[in-house]
Amino acid sequence: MTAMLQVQDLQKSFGAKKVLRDVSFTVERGHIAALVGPNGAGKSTIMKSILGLINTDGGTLSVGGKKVSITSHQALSHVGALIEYPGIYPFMTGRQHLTLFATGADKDKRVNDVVNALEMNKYIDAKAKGYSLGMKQKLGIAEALLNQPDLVILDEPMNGLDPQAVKHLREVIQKMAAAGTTFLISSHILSELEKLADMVLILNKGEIVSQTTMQQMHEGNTIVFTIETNDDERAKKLIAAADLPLAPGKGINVIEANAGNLDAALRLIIGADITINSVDQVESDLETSFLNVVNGKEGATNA
Ligand SMILES: Nc1ncnc2c1ncn2[C@@H]1O[C@H](COP(=O)(O)OP(=O)(O)OP(=O)(O)O)[C@@H](O)[C@H]1O
Repeated sequence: MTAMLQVQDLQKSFGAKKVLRDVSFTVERGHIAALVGPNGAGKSTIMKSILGLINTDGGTLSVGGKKVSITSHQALSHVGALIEYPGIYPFMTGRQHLTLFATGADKDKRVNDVVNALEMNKYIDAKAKGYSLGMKQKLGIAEALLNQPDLVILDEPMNGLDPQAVKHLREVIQKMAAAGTTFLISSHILSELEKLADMVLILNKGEIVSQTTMQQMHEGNTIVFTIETNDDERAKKLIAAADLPLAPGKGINVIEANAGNLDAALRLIIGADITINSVDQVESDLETSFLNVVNGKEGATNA
Protein backbone atom coordinates (compact mmCIF):
# COMPACT_ATOMS: atom_id res chain seq x y z
CA MET A 1 0.00 0.00 0.00
CA THR A 2 1.28 3.50 -0.77
CA ALA A 3 2.49 5.37 2.30
CA MET A 4 0.45 8.45 3.14
CA LEU A 5 3.58 10.53 3.67
CA GLN A 6 6.98 9.84 2.21
CA VAL A 7 10.02 12.07 2.72
CA GLN A 8 13.14 10.94 0.87
CA ASP A 9 16.64 12.49 1.19
CA LEU A 10 15.26 15.94 1.95
CA GLN A 11 17.93 18.67 1.94
CA LYS A 12 17.57 22.30 2.92
CA SER A 13 19.98 25.14 3.59
CA PHE A 14 19.26 28.71 4.55
CA GLY A 15 22.20 30.62 3.06
CA ALA A 16 25.37 28.82 4.14
CA LYS A 17 23.56 27.04 6.96
CA LYS A 18 22.59 23.42 6.30
CA VAL A 19 19.33 22.90 8.15
CA LEU A 20 18.17 19.47 6.84
CA ARG A 21 20.56 16.67 5.88
CA ASP A 22 19.16 13.68 3.95
CA VAL A 23 15.97 13.49 5.97
CA SER A 24 14.02 10.34 5.08
CA PHE A 25 10.97 8.83 6.73
CA THR A 26 7.62 7.30 5.91
CA VAL A 27 4.29 7.50 7.71
CA GLU A 28 1.65 4.92 6.84
CA ARG A 29 -2.07 5.69 6.66
CA GLY A 30 -3.84 6.01 10.01
CA HIS A 31 -0.63 6.40 12.01
CA ILE A 32 0.30 9.26 14.34
CA ALA A 33 3.97 10.20 13.99
CA ALA A 34 5.65 12.42 16.58
CA LEU A 35 8.43 14.66 15.31
CA VAL A 36 10.64 15.61 18.25
CA GLY A 37 13.95 17.42 18.49
CA PRO A 38 15.68 20.28 20.26
CA ASN A 39 14.96 23.91 19.35
CA GLY A 40 16.27 24.68 15.88
CA ALA A 41 16.61 20.99 14.90
CA GLY A 42 14.57 21.60 11.74
CA LYS A 43 11.08 20.33 12.66
CA SER A 44 9.17 23.31 11.26
CA THR A 45 11.37 23.33 8.17
CA ILE A 46 10.40 19.71 7.43
CA MET A 47 6.73 20.53 7.90
CA LYS A 48 6.90 23.62 5.68
CA SER A 49 8.71 21.59 3.01
CA ILE A 50 6.01 18.91 3.02
CA LEU A 51 3.38 21.63 2.65
CA GLY A 52 5.19 23.13 -0.34
CA LEU A 53 5.64 26.41 1.55
CA ILE A 54 9.40 26.64 1.03
CA ASN A 55 11.86 25.67 -1.66
CA THR A 56 13.96 22.63 -0.91
CA ASP A 57 17.49 21.89 -2.17
CA GLY A 58 17.05 18.19 -2.86
CA GLY A 59 15.04 15.09 -2.14
CA THR A 60 11.46 14.10 -2.83
CA LEU A 61 8.24 14.57 -0.88
CA SER A 62 5.05 12.74 -1.59
CA VAL A 63 1.60 12.68 -0.06
CA GLY A 64 -0.62 9.71 -0.90
CA GLY A 65 1.90 8.74 -3.60
CA LYS A 66 1.75 12.15 -5.33
CA LYS A 67 4.79 14.44 -5.42
CA VAL A 68 4.71 17.78 -3.62
CA SER A 69 6.91 20.81 -4.25
CA ILE A 70 6.65 24.58 -3.99
CA THR A 71 5.12 24.61 -7.50
CA SER A 72 3.11 21.40 -7.24
CA HIS A 73 0.35 21.51 -4.64
CA GLN A 74 -2.26 19.17 -6.06
CA ALA A 75 -1.48 16.43 -3.54
CA LEU A 76 -2.16 18.88 -0.73
CA SER A 77 -5.89 19.25 -1.41
CA HIS A 78 -6.60 16.69 1.32
CA VAL A 79 -4.03 17.93 3.82
CA GLY A 80 -4.83 20.04 6.88
CA ALA A 81 -2.10 21.92 8.73
CA LEU A 82 -1.30 24.27 11.55
CA ILE A 83 2.23 25.65 11.37
CA GLU A 84 3.51 28.03 14.03
CA TYR A 85 0.77 30.55 14.83
CA PRO A 86 -2.75 30.34 13.42
CA GLY A 87 -3.64 33.23 11.09
CA ILE A 88 -6.53 34.96 12.85
CA TYR A 89 -8.61 37.92 11.66
CA PRO A 90 -9.58 39.78 14.86
CA PHE A 91 -12.90 41.16 13.58
CA MET A 92 -14.24 37.85 12.30
CA THR A 93 -15.89 35.26 14.53
CA GLY A 94 -14.43 31.79 14.87
CA ARG A 95 -17.33 30.40 12.86
CA GLN A 96 -16.70 32.89 10.04
CA HIS A 97 -13.06 31.76 9.92
CA LEU A 98 -14.08 28.13 9.63
CA THR A 99 -16.79 28.84 7.04
CA LEU A 100 -14.22 30.68 4.95
CA PHE A 101 -11.94 27.63 4.87
CA ALA A 102 -14.62 24.94 4.64
CA THR A 103 -14.91 23.04 1.36
CA GLY A 104 -17.36 20.42 0.10
CA ALA A 105 -21.10 20.37 -0.39
CA ASP A 106 -22.17 20.78 3.23
CA LYS A 107 -19.86 23.41 4.67
CA ASP A 108 -22.11 24.19 7.66
CA LYS A 109 -22.11 20.56 8.74
CA ARG A 110 -18.31 20.38 8.52
CA VAL A 111 -18.03 23.53 10.63
CA ASN A 112 -20.54 22.29 13.21
CA ASP A 113 -18.86 18.89 13.44
CA VAL A 114 -15.42 20.32 14.16
CA VAL A 115 -16.81 22.92 16.59
CA ASN A 116 -18.60 20.16 18.50
CA ALA A 117 -15.61 17.80 18.40
CA LEU A 118 -13.27 20.43 19.85
CA GLU A 119 -15.93 21.83 22.23
CA MET A 120 -15.73 25.39 20.92
CA ASN A 121 -19.46 26.16 21.04
CA LYS A 122 -19.29 28.73 23.84
CA TYR A 123 -17.15 31.22 21.95
CA ILE A 124 -17.29 30.23 18.27
CA ASP A 125 -19.76 33.07 17.46
CA ALA A 126 -17.73 35.76 19.27
CA LYS A 127 -15.18 37.92 17.45
CA ALA A 128 -11.69 36.41 17.54
CA LYS A 129 -10.15 39.62 18.91
CA GLY A 130 -11.41 38.57 22.35
CA TYR A 131 -9.99 35.03 22.15
CA SER A 132 -7.34 33.79 24.56
CA LEU A 133 -4.16 32.16 23.26
CA GLY A 134 -5.69 28.71 23.80
CA MET A 135 -8.94 29.65 22.00
CA LYS A 136 -6.95 30.95 19.00
CA GLN A 137 -4.88 27.78 19.00
CA LYS A 138 -8.02 25.63 19.01
CA LEU A 139 -9.40 27.64 16.10
CA GLY A 140 -6.17 26.97 14.18
CA ILE A 141 -6.47 23.25 14.95
CA ALA A 142 -10.15 23.30 13.93
CA GLU A 143 -9.12 24.79 10.55
CA ALA A 144 -6.59 21.97 10.10
CA LEU A 145 -9.14 19.23 10.92
CA LEU A 146 -12.13 20.85 9.20
CA ASN A 147 -12.20 19.29 5.74
CA GLN A 148 -11.82 15.61 6.67
CA PRO A 149 -8.17 15.55 5.57
CA ASP A 150 -6.20 12.40 4.77
CA LEU A 151 -3.06 13.91 6.33
CA VAL A 152 -2.82 16.47 9.15
CA ILE A 153 0.40 18.31 10.01
CA LEU A 154 0.42 20.06 13.37
CA ASP A 155 3.39 22.08 14.64
CA GLU A 156 3.22 22.43 18.43
CA PRO A 157 -0.59 22.01 18.59
CA MET A 158 -0.68 21.89 22.41
CA ASN A 159 0.70 25.45 22.71
CA GLY A 160 -1.49 27.45 25.06
CA LEU A 161 -3.99 24.61 25.69
CA ASP A 162 -4.97 23.73 29.26
CA PRO A 163 -4.59 20.09 30.41
CA GLN A 164 -8.27 19.34 29.82
CA ALA A 165 -8.08 20.70 26.26
CA VAL A 166 -4.85 18.73 25.63
CA LYS A 167 -6.55 15.51 26.73
CA HIS A 168 -9.59 16.28 24.62
CA LEU A 169 -7.46 17.05 21.56
CA ARG A 170 -5.65 13.74 22.03
CA GLU A 171 -8.96 11.90 21.98
CA VAL A 172 -10.11 13.72 18.82
CA ILE A 173 -6.80 12.98 17.03
CA GLN A 174 -6.83 9.31 18.04
CA LYS A 175 -10.41 8.92 16.89
CA MET A 176 -9.59 10.46 13.51
CA ALA A 177 -6.48 8.26 13.17
CA ALA A 178 -8.55 5.16 13.92
CA ALA A 179 -10.82 6.23 11.04
CA GLY A 180 -7.78 6.47 8.71
CA THR A 181 -6.40 10.02 9.01
CA THR A 182 -2.59 10.23 9.20
CA PHE A 183 -0.87 12.72 11.52
CA LEU A 184 2.59 14.28 11.75
CA ILE A 185 2.82 16.22 15.01
CA SER A 186 5.65 18.13 16.65
CA SER A 187 5.60 19.12 20.28
CA HIS A 188 7.91 19.87 23.16
CA ILE A 189 5.50 18.16 25.55
CA LEU A 190 7.06 14.70 25.26
CA SER A 191 4.83 13.17 27.91
CA GLU A 192 1.82 14.10 25.78
CA LEU A 193 3.33 12.78 22.54
CA GLU A 194 4.06 9.56 24.37
CA LYS A 195 0.35 9.09 25.04
CA LEU A 196 -0.69 10.25 21.58
CA ALA A 197 1.69 8.93 18.93
CA ASP A 198 2.50 5.41 17.76
CA MET A 199 5.69 6.37 15.94
CA VAL A 200 8.59 8.61 16.96
CA LEU A 201 11.03 10.46 14.73
CA ILE A 202 13.87 12.12 16.61
CA LEU A 203 15.54 14.94 14.74
CA ASN A 204 18.85 16.44 15.82
CA LYS A 205 20.79 19.11 13.91
CA GLY A 206 18.81 18.44 10.74
CA GLU A 207 19.23 14.66 10.79
CA ILE A 208 16.80 11.89 11.78
CA VAL A 209 18.81 10.18 14.51
CA SER A 210 16.13 7.70 15.51
CA GLN A 211 13.03 6.36 13.83
CA THR A 212 11.08 3.84 15.83
CA THR A 213 7.63 2.82 16.93
CA MET A 214 6.54 4.02 20.37
CA GLN A 215 6.42 0.38 21.46
CA GLN A 216 10.06 -0.23 20.43
CA MET A 217 11.07 2.95 22.19
CA HIS A 218 9.58 1.65 25.43
CA GLU A 219 11.09 -1.81 25.00
CA GLY A 220 14.53 -0.35 24.23
CA ASN A 221 14.56 1.82 27.31
CA THR A 222 17.09 1.08 30.01
CA ILE A 223 15.52 0.24 33.32
CA VAL A 224 17.03 1.98 36.33
CA PHE A 225 16.35 1.11 39.98
CA THR A 226 16.97 3.60 42.75
CA ILE A 227 17.91 2.07 46.11
CA GLU A 228 17.76 4.00 49.38
CA THR A 229 19.71 2.72 52.39
CA ASN A 230 20.87 3.90 55.78
CA ASP A 231 24.44 4.20 54.38
CA ASP A 232 24.28 5.12 50.67
CA GLU A 233 27.94 6.12 50.51
CA ARG A 234 29.23 2.69 51.59
CA ALA A 235 26.62 0.79 49.56
CA LYS A 236 27.57 2.72 46.42
CA LYS A 237 31.26 1.87 46.88
CA LEU A 238 30.43 -1.84 47.26
CA ILE A 239 28.32 -1.84 44.08
CA ALA A 240 30.97 0.05 42.09
CA ALA A 241 33.70 -2.34 43.35
CA ALA A 242 31.62 -5.28 42.05
CA ASP A 243 31.50 -3.58 38.59
CA LEU A 244 27.72 -3.33 38.59
CA PRO A 245 26.58 -0.44 36.34
CA LEU A 246 25.51 2.71 38.18
CA ALA A 247 23.70 5.64 36.57
CA PRO A 248 24.94 9.11 37.54
CA GLY A 249 23.09 10.97 40.27
CA LYS A 250 23.13 11.49 44.00
CA GLY A 251 21.46 8.27 45.15
CA ILE A 252 22.20 4.66 44.27
CA ASN A 253 20.91 4.18 40.73
CA VAL A 254 21.53 0.64 39.49
CA ILE A 255 21.16 0.11 35.74
CA GLU A 256 19.39 -3.17 35.02
CA ALA A 257 21.16 -3.66 31.67
CA ASN A 258 21.37 -7.41 32.36
CA ALA A 259 18.75 -9.17 34.40
CA GLY A 260 20.22 -9.84 37.84
CA ASN A 261 22.07 -6.56 38.40
CA LEU A 262 19.49 -5.43 40.94
CA ASP A 263 19.56 -8.78 42.76
CA ALA A 264 23.36 -8.69 42.93
CA ALA A 265 23.37 -5.11 44.25
CA LEU A 266 20.75 -5.91 46.92
CA ARG A 267 22.71 -9.00 48.08
CA LEU A 268 25.88 -6.93 48.42
CA ILE A 269 24.06 -4.31 50.49
CA ILE A 270 22.37 -6.84 52.78
CA GLY A 271 25.62 -8.82 53.09
CA ALA A 272 27.35 -5.70 54.40
CA ASP A 273 24.66 -5.19 57.09
CA ILE A 274 23.36 -2.03 55.47
CA THR A 275 19.59 -1.50 55.85
CA ILE A 276 17.56 -1.04 52.65
CA ASN A 277 14.87 1.62 53.07
CA SER A 278 13.33 1.44 49.62
CA VAL A 279 13.77 0.20 46.04
CA ASP A 280 12.02 2.07 43.20
CA GLN A 281 11.96 1.55 39.48
CA VAL A 282 12.66 4.87 37.79
CA GLU A 283 10.03 5.65 35.19
CA SER A 284 11.65 5.21 31.79
CA ASP A 285 9.92 7.47 29.31
CA LEU A 286 10.17 9.16 25.98
CA GLU A 287 11.99 12.07 27.60
CA THR A 288 14.80 9.78 28.81
CA SER A 289 15.08 8.08 25.41
CA PHE A 290 15.02 11.45 23.68
CA LEU A 291 17.79 12.84 25.84
CA ASN A 292 19.85 9.67 25.41
CA VAL A 293 19.56 9.73 21.63
CA VAL A 294 20.17 13.47 21.29
CA ASN A 295 23.13 13.33 23.68
CA GLY A 296 24.56 10.40 21.72
CA LYS A 297 24.26 7.76 24.43
CA GLU A 298 22.37 5.39 22.17
CA GLY A 299 22.71 4.31 18.57
CA ALA A 300 19.94 5.09 16.14
CA THR A 301 17.31 2.41 15.86
CA ASN A 302 15.69 2.23 12.51
CA ALA A 303 12.28 0.65 12.37
N1 LIG B 1 13.53 31.55 6.91
C1 LIG B 1 14.67 31.21 7.53
N2 LIG B 1 15.82 31.86 7.26
C2 LIG B 1 16.99 31.53 7.84
N3 LIG B 1 17.11 30.52 8.75
C3 LIG B 1 16.01 29.83 9.06
C4 LIG B 1 14.72 30.13 8.48
N4 LIG B 1 13.80 29.28 8.98
C5 LIG B 1 14.48 28.48 9.86
N5 LIG B 1 15.79 28.81 9.90
C6 LIG B 1 16.82 28.13 10.70
O1 LIG B 1 16.73 26.75 10.46
C7 LIG B 1 16.96 26.01 11.63
C8 LIG B 1 15.80 25.07 11.90
O2 LIG B 1 14.65 25.85 12.21
P1 LIG B 1 13.22 25.20 12.50
O3 LIG B 1 12.28 26.33 12.76
O4 LIG B 1 12.90 24.24 11.42
O5 LIG B 1 13.53 24.39 13.84
P2 LIG B 1 12.53 23.68 14.87
O6 LIG B 1 13.07 22.32 15.09
O7 LIG B 1 11.13 23.80 14.36
O8 LIG B 1 12.75 24.56 16.16
P3 LIG B 1 11.75 24.95 17.39
O9 LIG B 1 11.61 23.71 18.21
O10 LIG B 1 12.53 26.00 18.10
O11 LIG B 1 10.48 25.44 16.79
C9 LIG B 1 17.21 27.04 12.74
O12 LIG B 1 18.59 27.20 12.90
C10 LIG B 1 16.58 28.29 12.19
O13 LIG B 1 17.25 29.42 12.67
